[in-house]
Amino acid sequence: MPEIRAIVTDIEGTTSSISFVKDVLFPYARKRLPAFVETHADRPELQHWLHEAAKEAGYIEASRQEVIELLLRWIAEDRKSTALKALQGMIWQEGYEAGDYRAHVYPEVPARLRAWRAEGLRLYVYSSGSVPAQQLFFGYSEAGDLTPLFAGYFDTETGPKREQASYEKIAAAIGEQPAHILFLSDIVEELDAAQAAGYRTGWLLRPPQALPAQPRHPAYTDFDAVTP
Ligand SMILES: CSCCC(=O)C(=O)COP(=O)(O)O
Ligand SMILES: [Mg+2]
Repeated sequence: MPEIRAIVTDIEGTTSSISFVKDVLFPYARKRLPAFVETHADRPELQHWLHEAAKEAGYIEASRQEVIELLLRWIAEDRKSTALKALQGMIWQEGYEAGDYRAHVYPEVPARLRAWRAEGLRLYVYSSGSVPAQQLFFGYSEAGDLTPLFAGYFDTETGPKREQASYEKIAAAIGEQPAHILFLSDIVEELDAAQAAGYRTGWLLRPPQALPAQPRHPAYTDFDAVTP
């Protein structure tokens, strides 16, 4: 078995609870999005992502209010839109900086990440959340600033998480053969795509989920059980 030299991890459901994202972050963005768009309408970055969202929806011409309503629908649907994720990240920044919340990480995760770093493994994040949102997430985690542990971050600007090509691009970007990379996720379709690209895979099934008798990927209840 080729040695593992790098680990790429998902966030929601893997390092951190689904509940924190769905019950804290998403409602925060939903509540503040209309006022945020109005208040920051002159920011070029905001204008860019509003335009990208409208384009993704196939709108030829749309008012600001129509795009706001579109984005609120997408939050409710948990749509993994790159534009929505970029805008959510901009809103979440205010919440992190105001101390309204800190990002959840499962209790064993920080020490296990540190142990893997001490063993010489390079650590990366691949999440549907935008790269700035990922950096905020680990920068303002319940366990403090975990960003020094990570060598890089990838989001859906690299490609969708259920497509093999995205994992091929990440392997090329980090300069490692896929066989030497372990991808950790809670979503089996993401693991299938990483495996098709030649990665080793680890399926996080956090309690109360049960480990299947014959899982499609090596399955673990937590990071301490993962043996790269
Ligand atoms: C980066 S924090 C917010 C996470 C998020 O918006 C999301 O959709 C989570 O997706 P993941 O790919 O980490 O399961
Ligand atoms: Mg996930």
